[in-house]
Amino acid sequence: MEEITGKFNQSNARVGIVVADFNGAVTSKLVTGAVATLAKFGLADDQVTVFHVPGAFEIPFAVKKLLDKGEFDGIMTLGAVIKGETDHYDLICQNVARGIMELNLQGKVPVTFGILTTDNIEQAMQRAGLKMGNEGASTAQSLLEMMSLGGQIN
Ligand SMILES: Nc1c(NC[C@H](O)[C@H](O)[C@H](O)CO)[nH]c(=O)[nH]c1=O
Ligand SMILES: CC(=O)[C@@H](O)COP(=O)(O)O
Repeated sequence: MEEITGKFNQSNARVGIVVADFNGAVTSKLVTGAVATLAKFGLADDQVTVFHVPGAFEIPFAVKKLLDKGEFDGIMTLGAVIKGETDHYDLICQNVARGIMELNLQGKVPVTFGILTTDNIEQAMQRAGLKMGNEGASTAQSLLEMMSLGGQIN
C-alpha cells in the first residue's frame, strides 16, 4: 500500500471521477468500488469528486474540462457500453477510447480508463463487483499507481 501512495503527497491529492449514467445500474457499482479503493489507500472523501455525464460519449468532454481547470492530480473514467443491434457500440467504444487516450497523452495528469465494453448486461454486472471483480476498483488503483509514478518522475 505504501508503495502505491509513497511517491506523491497523498494527503492533499485530488482525484476526479467522471462517470457515465447510461447503464447506471452498472456504473453506480463501478463508482462504489472506485471510492472504496481510494479510501482504502487513504484518500478522504473530500479529496474525491464525482462528475456525472449522460453517456460514455460525453466522458472525454468532461475530462478535458477538468484537465483545463487543473485542479486534479488524477482523473478516472467509468462507464458501461453494452452492445446493441447496430454499429453504434463500435463508434462509441472506438471514439471514446481514442478521446481519452489523447487526453491522457497531454501528460498533464494521469487519466485512467474504466469503461466496460461488453456484449450484454450480464458481462457488465460481472465486472462491476461480481465474479470478475470491480473495474471501478481496479481503475482507481491504477490511477493511484500512475499518480505515484508521476511523483517519482517529477
Ligand atoms: N448505448 C450506450 C450509450 N449511448 C449514449 C452515448 O454515450 C451518448 O450519451 C449519446 O450518443 C448522446 O451523445 N452510452 C453508454 O455509456 N453506454 C451505452 O451502452
Ligand atoms: C452502445 C449503444 O449505443 C447501444 O446500446 C445502442 O443500441 P442499438 O445499437 O440497438 O441502437
